[in-house]
Amino acid sequence: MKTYSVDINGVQRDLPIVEVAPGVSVALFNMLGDTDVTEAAGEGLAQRLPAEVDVLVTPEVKALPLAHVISRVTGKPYIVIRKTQKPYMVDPIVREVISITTGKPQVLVLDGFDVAKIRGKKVAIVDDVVSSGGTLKSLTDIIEEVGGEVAAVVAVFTEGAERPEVISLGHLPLFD
Ligand SMILES: O=P(O)(O)OC[C@H]1O[C@H](OP(=O)(O)OP(=O)(O)O)[C@H](O)[C@@H]1O
Ligand SMILES: Nc1ncnc2[nH]cnc12
Repeated sequence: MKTYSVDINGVQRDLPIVEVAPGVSVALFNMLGDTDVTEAAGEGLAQRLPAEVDVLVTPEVKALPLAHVISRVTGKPYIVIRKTQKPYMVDPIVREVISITTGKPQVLVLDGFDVAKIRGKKVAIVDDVVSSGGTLKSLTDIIEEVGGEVAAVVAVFTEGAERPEVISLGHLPLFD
């Protein structure tokens, strides 16, 4: 399998290049279960997080351990936006999302219990990769709908298009 070499805040990995849609392949970055990469990425992004940020918001699932590390290092709380609506949620806010890796509609769900933790707050969106921007757009819509302000977007990698507004540790190309 072809791979693409990356350096994540001093940790090297060879990412497998996998096809996610006809004619579109990505260097797949999956931190789940990779403690060294998660710690290195979280430390690096925590150092770059603007001081004004009150709270972190992250989508499940691959970015979740990253948000945990940034929270531990900075002391700022984090909220997880789920991809399944659960019966135990109260007045959930639901938005459709399509990411490059999934290719079909999913949902992003904010539990109503967490609304008060975002309203009136300066929010940093935490993700592992920002690619098409679909996930970022839906997260931003939810945060703004409940009265939060997106003050920063942090991600380990941007992918495809340049995104100067995203605080990242690196950039991934897309592959034919
Ligand atoms: O900029 P975009 O094109 O929206 O892609 C970025 C999103 O895609 C991935 O999530 P994925 O859909 O693979 O979900 P998962 O983390 O639950 O596996 C990644 O974790 C980002 O959240
Ligand atoms: N290269 C990538 N690896 C993992 N998740 C992604 N989401 C979008 N691009 C991705």
